[in-house]
Amino acid sequence: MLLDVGTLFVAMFAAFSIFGITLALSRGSLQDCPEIGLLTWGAWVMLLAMVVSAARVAVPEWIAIIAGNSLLFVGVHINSQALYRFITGQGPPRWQLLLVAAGAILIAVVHQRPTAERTALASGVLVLQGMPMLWLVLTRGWHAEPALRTVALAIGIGVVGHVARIVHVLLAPAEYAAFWQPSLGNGLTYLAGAMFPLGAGIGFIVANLERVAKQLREQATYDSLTGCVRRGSFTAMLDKGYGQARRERKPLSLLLMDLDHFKLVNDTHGHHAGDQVLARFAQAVRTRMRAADVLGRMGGEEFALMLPGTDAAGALHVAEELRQTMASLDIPVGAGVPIRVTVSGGVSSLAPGADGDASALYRRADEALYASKRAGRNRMSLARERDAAAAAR
Ligand SMILES: Nc1nc2c(ncn2[C@@H]2O[C@H](COP(=O)(O)OP(=O)(O)OP(=O)(O)O)[C@@H](O)[C@H]2O)c(=O)[nH]1
Repeated sequence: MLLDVGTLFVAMFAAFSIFGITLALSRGSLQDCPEIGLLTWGAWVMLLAMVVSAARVAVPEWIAIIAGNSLLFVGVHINSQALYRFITGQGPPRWQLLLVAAGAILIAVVHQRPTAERTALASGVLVLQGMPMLWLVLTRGWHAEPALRTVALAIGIGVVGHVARIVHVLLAPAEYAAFWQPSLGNGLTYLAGAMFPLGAGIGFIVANLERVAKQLREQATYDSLTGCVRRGSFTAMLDKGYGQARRERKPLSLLLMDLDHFKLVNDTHGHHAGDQVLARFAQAVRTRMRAADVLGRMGGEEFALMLPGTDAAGALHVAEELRQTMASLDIPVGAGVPIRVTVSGGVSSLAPGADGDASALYRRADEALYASKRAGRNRMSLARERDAAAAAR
């Protein structure tokens, strides 16, 4: 069976046109994805390459040959730019641009040679362009965004198609005597070309959307200043942790912490210094945390630390260590003398087999925190006598 080159060329043109129009329509709303902008340009240049190549019926053939192939190399290079920027944050190595220039010059040099030779040369350049892209996705993109795998698949099909075309050109040059001639190699490469927007194009767009969705999830979950879990997510995690601890009859503790006289830090050293203190505090707490512990920022300068598997005595011990760490921590703020900020806290615990719910646990920790504040700050208190008794035991 021979695939009809003319029909596949029209299919490829139609696929790139619809793809390019879709990308152009969504340009305005996808401004957070600059690589999709590059992909759009890549699609338009590829389309132009097809138009120029097909224009050989109307314009001198040498123009169609040189301009069509050169534009094709440039289009692939723009797609490569998009892929490299998305995966590595930087453009492709400089030699890839030299490859585009060398390919265009070579095509110009051989434009009067038989079509078979030009076909092999063009496919060779495209293989050299496609291989690094394929390698990049396989080595660095595969586990990043799963949709990049269809990008690898589409590029892989393209590379295999062009390699097959080169081999076939060498074996049967008579089948490549004219641009539109049906042949195994031409059929395979135009089929791969028609599938390119489907596999590589859509795969790349979905990978961009996957990344944006992940960033939005992270923004919704984590506080950007301190890296702590936001209040809403923390409350949900506490509910979950509490339910699990009750079911498994394991202890769980909650430590609420509030920086002392924090307003004074802002008023004396400025809001930026206050921000630095908050970030430094969160960092200090994190160095003391276990893997299962969760640190949340409940608002302003109030933080909550959930300690699964830790009883009241253990939690009070952690709290006291954190208090001491803060009391002796010099925090550089601007060019001035480093400052020290103390912290007060309240601990409440779920003893194995005890009743109640997560909001009661929170309320008791909050009461203990305000007991610490009332007692003069820079101290940690256990909630209610019942917890204190448990800790003593
Ligand atoms: N720099 C900075 N300040 C914040 C942020 N969120 C809240 N604040 C400030 O934190 C201060 C909290 O002040 P207060 O609630 O009076 O508490 P405090 O001064 O620490 O006093 P005590 O808690 O009683 O020791 C306010 O001035 C808020 O504007 C933030 O993200 N960055």
